[in-house]
Formats: sequence, C-alpha cells, structure tokens
Amino acid sequence: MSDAIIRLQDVNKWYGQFHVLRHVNLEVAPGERIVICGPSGSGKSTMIRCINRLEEHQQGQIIVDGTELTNDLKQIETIRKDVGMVFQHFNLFPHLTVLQNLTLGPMWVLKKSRAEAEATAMKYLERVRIPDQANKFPGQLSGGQQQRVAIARSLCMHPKIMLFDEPTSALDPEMVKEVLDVMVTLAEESGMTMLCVTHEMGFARKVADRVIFMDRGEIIEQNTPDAFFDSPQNERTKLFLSQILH
Ligand SMILES: Nc1ncnc2c1ncn2[C@@H]1O[C@H](COP(=O)(O)OP(=O)(O)OP(=O)(O)O)[C@@H](O)[C@H]1O
Repeated sequence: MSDAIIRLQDVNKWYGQFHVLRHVNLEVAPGERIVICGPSGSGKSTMIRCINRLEEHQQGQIIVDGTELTNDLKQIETIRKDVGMVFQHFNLFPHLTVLQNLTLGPMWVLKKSRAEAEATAMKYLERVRIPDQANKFPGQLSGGQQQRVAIARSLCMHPKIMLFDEPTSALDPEMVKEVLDVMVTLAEESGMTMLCVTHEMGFARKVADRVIFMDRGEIIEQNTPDAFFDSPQNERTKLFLSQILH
C-alpha cells in the first residue's frame, strides 16, 4: 500500500524483559477505519500509543503521514496535532469548563483567537450532541457526556487520524450507546482515519473496514468484519471470540 497514512514495519518494543510488541507490521490507508481487539495485555494500547509517540518503539519503523517517528521534539508536537486520541478515562481538566477544555489546544497550540476557538468548540459540541453543556464543569456531566467532550476536544485540533483506546469501557452500560452513536456518526461522516481498540463488536461490524486481532504482542489475524466474525481462521481468534461473544 504505497499511500498508507500509517505504516508500521517490523515494530518491536520491550518493557524491560517483556517483549510487548513483536514484529508488528501494519499499513493503514487514509480514511480507513480499523478496530483492534484481543485479550487483556496483548499490546493493543501500546501499539496505538506508539503511533502518537506516547510510547516509544525500540526496533522497526513507524511512519505517520510520510514522516518516520523519531525523538525529535518538534516532530512529536506535529504528530500530536495530527493524531488525536481518546482514552478510556476522559482526561478532562476538572477545574476548566467544557468550553475551556475545548479551546485550550486550539488557542495555545494552534494559536487561534479565542473567538475562533470558541466557534470551533461549539461546532464540535453540536456534533457530539451536547452544545448545552458548554459552561458546565466535567464533574457536573455524566461519564458518557464527558467522553463526548473528550471526543470533541480531539476534533477541535482537526486531526488527520483519531485513535480510540477503549473509549467506552469505563462507562456505565446505559452510556455506552450514546458514545458509540457519536463515534459511528464521526466514522460515517468525517472520512477520518480511525483506529479503535474496543470489544464493542456491534460497532466493529457497523463501521470498521478491517478488524485486527492481537495476541501476545502480535497481529494474529485481520479481515473485514463479516469475514473476521463469521469465519475466523486462527484458533486463538476463535477462542477469543467465543469468550467475548458468549
Ligand atoms: N509502562 C509499562 N511498563 C511495564 N509494562 C507495561 C507498561 N504498560 C503496559 N505494560 C504491560 O504490557 C502489556 C501490554 O499492555 P497493553 O496495555 O498494551 O495491553 P492491552 O492489550 O491494551 O490490554 P488491555 O486490554 O488490558 O488494556 C501488559 O502486560 C502490561 O502489563
């Protein structure tokens, strides 16, 4: 795939003696939507955190939007602008209002005026369906609303790529759907490249172009959602799916 927006080539990473990413190869096309699943501890978070340099790989190459990731600080700044991330825990600033959380990056990193940053923030709060919460503090919102603020905050930076690390797993069950609905709309309307670590298989079937299964630091199997769920090939994939789908 010559026009890949993300390319991992034989990527290896260790935490001390522990080989957490083993010879990972992955190419992601612009606009592609990928769901990553696998058992706890299989390296899913580590892999996506390497893509925005929250974690550093030790061997191999990671190329994002044509640039190989290194330790260059300027480059890391650019990567963080281009690659938005939504975490399991929302990581909002509790002492800032929703609007202030959303305007911080655009004003200080993108050097936008307050008026422009606020207009963008309101646009994305509409997109995540909570424009009426702009002046509240995160602690006054439900978990689902806070996660939608976190998604809007990433969008305000106009990223080329969005990474989601188990965005619904810290939410009460009744809040999961509202966040997934926002993500589905985002996937369908934005054309943005998305990588999402999740076990929400309904979401995967609905929006993913490709589902990737990781186990023990390796990509074991990948396929279109229908082929992946309906006829998994690898025994480890089958076992994993039998555990999460029943
Ligand atoms: N900073 C760290 N230092 C040492 N070990 C770590 C560190 N971060 C993660 N690990 C270990 O690396 C392994 C992979 O972690 P990672 O979070 O990438 O897995 P995961 O597949 O995302 O798991 P989960 O679904 O539980 O979040 C785990 O065994 C974890 O304990």
